[in-house]
Amino acid sequence: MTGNDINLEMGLSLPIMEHFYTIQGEGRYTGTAAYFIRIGGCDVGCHWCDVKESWNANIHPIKKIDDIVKTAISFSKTIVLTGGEPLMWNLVPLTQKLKESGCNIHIETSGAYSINGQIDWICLSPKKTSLPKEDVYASAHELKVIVYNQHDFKFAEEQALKINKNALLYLQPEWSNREKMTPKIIDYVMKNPQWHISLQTHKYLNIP
Ligand SMILES: C[S@@+](CC[C@H](N)C(=O)[O-])C[C@H]1O[C@@H](n2cnc3c(N)ncnc32)[C@H](O)[C@@H]1O
Ligand SMILES: Nc1nc2[nH]cc(C(=O)O)c2c(=O)[nH]1
Ligand code: SF4
Ligand SMILES: [Mg+2]
Repeated sequence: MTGNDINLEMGLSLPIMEHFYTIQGEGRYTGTAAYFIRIGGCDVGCHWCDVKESWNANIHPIKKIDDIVKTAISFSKTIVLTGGEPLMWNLVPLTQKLKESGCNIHIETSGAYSINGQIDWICLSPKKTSLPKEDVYASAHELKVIVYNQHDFKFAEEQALKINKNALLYLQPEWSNREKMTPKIIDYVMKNPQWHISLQTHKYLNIP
C-alpha cells in the first residue's frame, strides 16, 4: 500500500472533487447557507445522476482533511458532505475535526453504505439499484425520493414504510424530467400531505 492509500483508509485524506460555499438548494434546509464538500467515488450508477464526473474517485485530487477543514470553517459552521457517495469513505477524522471546530454536519447520501463518523443531519435519497442499509433508515432525518417516472411514487411509499417515523418526507423531481413530473408531484402532495415537495432551487437560481 502507498502512503496515499493508508491515509485514505484512515480517513486522513479524501478524494475531493470540489468544495464551495453556497445555498442549500434541496430538502429541509433549502435556502440556508452551507459549505459543500463533494467527495469523489460512487458505485450506485443512477442513470440520471447530475454529477457523473464524481463517480471515478481516481480522477479527483487526494486532499488532507486538515486543509479541507481549515478552508471550510473559514466560510461556514454548516457543512454539507456530499459526492459521489460520501459514506463509501472513512468520515471519522473529518467529522471529528469539524465537530471540534463547532460545525453542524449534514450529509447527502443514498444510504448504500452504513453511517460512519459524527453526522448531525442525514438526508437519505434511496436508490432502487442499491437499497439503503438498515442503520441509515433508522437514523435519517429526511427521506428525499427522486421522481423520474410514475413508479417512483410507489417506490417512495415503500421507502417511507422503512424509514423511522420522525423523518420528514420529500419528493423531488428528477431535473431532466421536471416539466413532466413536477405537476404530478404537486397533485400527489395535495392528496398525500405527509409528503412535501423539494425542488433543486440552486439550478433555478443558477448557483452551484
Ligand atoms: C449527486 S447526489 C450525491 C449524494 C448521494 N450519492 C445521493 O445520491 O444521495 C446529491 C443529491 O442529488 C440528487 N440528484 C442527483 N441527480 C439528480 C437529478 N438528475 N435530479 C434530481 N435530483 C438529483 C440525489 O438523489 C441526492 O439527493
Ligand atoms: N446548492 C446546492 N444544494 C445541494 N443540495 C444537495 C446537493 C448535492 O449535490 O448533494 C446540492 C448542490 O450541488 N448544490
Ligand atoms: S448515488 Fe448519488 S452520486 Fe451516486 S449515481 Fe446516484 S445520485 Fe449520483
Ligand atoms: Mg447536486
